[in-house]
Parts: sequence; C-alpha cells; structure tokens
Amino acid sequence: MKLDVRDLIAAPWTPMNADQSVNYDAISEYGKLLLKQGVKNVYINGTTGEGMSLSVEERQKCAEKWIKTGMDIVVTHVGANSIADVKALASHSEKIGCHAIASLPPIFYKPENLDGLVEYFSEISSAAPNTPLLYYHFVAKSGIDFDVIELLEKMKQRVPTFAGIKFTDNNLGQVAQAIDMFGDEMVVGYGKDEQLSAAYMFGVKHSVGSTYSYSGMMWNSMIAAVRRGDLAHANKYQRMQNKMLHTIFANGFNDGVHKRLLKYVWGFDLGPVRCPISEPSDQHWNEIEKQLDAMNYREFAMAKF
Ligand SMILES: CC(=O)N[C@@H]([C@@H](O)[C@H](O)[C@H](O)CO)[C@@H](O)CC(=O)C(=O)O
Repeated sequence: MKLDVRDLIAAPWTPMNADQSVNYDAISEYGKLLLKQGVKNVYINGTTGEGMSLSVEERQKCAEKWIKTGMDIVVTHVGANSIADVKALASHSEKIGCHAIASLPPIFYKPENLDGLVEYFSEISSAAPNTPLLYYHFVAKSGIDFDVIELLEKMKQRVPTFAGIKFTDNNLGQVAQAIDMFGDEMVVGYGKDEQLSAAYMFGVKHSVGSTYSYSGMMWNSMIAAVRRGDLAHANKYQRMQNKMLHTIFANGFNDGVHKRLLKYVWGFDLGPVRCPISEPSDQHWNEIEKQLDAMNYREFAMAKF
C-alpha cells in the first residue's frame, strides 16, 4: 500500500498540564506553530510523544485533535504491549482518517523470529485494512534487530497494508540499501536528526524528528540545500543542530529536557513529561539555557533561512 509523504514529519511532544494529564486544547495551537515553520506532517504518540506512557483513550483523543489541525499527513504510532490495544488504536486511526499508522515491534513479549513479527503486523493490518502501515525500526529501544532487508521483503509479501519503514537507527548503509531495493514501492523514512543531512544525501524522501517542532524552517532549508548540491550550507545547519543536541543531552538523552525547547525557542509551554521520564533539576536546566543563549540558538532556530 502506497503512502505519499515528503520532507519533514514532526514527532510532536504531547502537551501536558502540571498534573501530567494531557492538555488536549494545546494541540491546535501546536499545529499552527508547526505550519508556521513549514512543517506540514506529524507522527504522533511515538517516542517523543510519550505514546507508550499514554492510555489508549488518551492516544485516541490526541489523534482526534491532531486530525483537526490541518496537517497534510497525520501518522499515528499505535505500538503498545497488548495487541488488543494496538488493534483498538489502529482501527480508531482508520475510523478518524489518519493517513497512516506505524508500530514498534512488541517489546515485552518479543517475537521469537521474523515470521512471528510479520504475523504480528498482519494482525495490526487486519484492524485497519485501508490504512498504510509502517514498521517503526528502533533497535536501541525495542531490542528487535532482525535483518531489515529480509523484514521488508516478508512484510511486503504477507502484510497487505504494509507501506514502509521508519529508521530510527545509525545504519545509513542499510537505509541506502532499503531505498535501492524497495524505494519504488514503499516509503523509507529516517529518524535520527543527528545525521539527517546525510540521510537526505543518501536519497531519503522524508524524515521523522523531534527537533522539527522548534527548528522546522532550518531543516527545510537544509533539505533544499542538499537537493541543490550545496553540501557546505547543509552541513553548517547540521553541525549547529548537533551542537545544540550535544548541549542539551550532555548528561544523556532526556525528553524531560528536550520537551522544554519549544518554550525556549517559541515561548510555547508544553508542560511536564509524564513519569517515569524525569524532569531536569533547576540547576541543570539553567546551565543548558546559558549554553543555548551563548550559541544564539533561539535566533538560529527562528531565523527565516
Ligand atoms: C528516539 C527519538 O526520540 N527519535 C526521534 C529523533 O528526532 C530524536 O529525538 C533526535 O534525533 C534527537 O536525538 C525521532 O526519530 C522521532 C521518533 O521516532 C519518535 O518520536 O517516535
């Protein structure tokens, strides 16, 4: 099944109130802020969106709100530990008109082999028979590391709605091979912002990223630079983004820190993360802010390139 999507797909955080309940009313404003930056697609309830920390009902209500934001493409992540929850999320996504669904592999009771994973995805597909289904490849989190080329071949043969893969992984050689072998019949998306310019140089047509929520204009400019062969320009933006990411993640990857960047850059307060993700200490956050100020990051992220 084909999915026609290009360029940036933001993986938005889930806005929350001080008590960590979901702030659904903030989603329409969030959508406007993305569109203002030229970001026209979203991948919701994923890792960045804390989807695995939300209930089925919360994820369904978020999807209903995102569908109304006027995005070109809304992809909903439906991965969960219970296939009953996955299928409820998948069928709801189809019912409300989401353009595609994606799923992590099951990460608690893991499939014993690739055939087991393909069977699991056939189950998901049966719950949303008219909606393109993507495989969310994230070995660092899922621990599932089957051969990707064999996985794509078997999914294509046995899962009627299978539409492609989202790589959140550092193996760009495998991304290139997937594009060469399957790029004409399925989407091969990329999800590591730290190597995004290289992925587009390798021929990726779209990508999913958390940083697009606050620096979408810069990333759109980077993609345009790669496509016109201006690799120095693309590299300059990539290096600035990576300097920022290394700054905020100096103490390790943490969405408790990262979720604050939308307020830091655009003044849009998304609220706290939900436990078990931790919030940074005041001292830690103040130190990060000082370093972001020193590199003029806010001006960089808001610039019209
Ligand atoms: C694990 C993770 O958060 N991956 C992000 C990246 O955009 C990531 O935040 C970025 O590269 C910074 O490390 C994306 O791939 C988005 C994503 O896959 C998701 O939120 O589900």
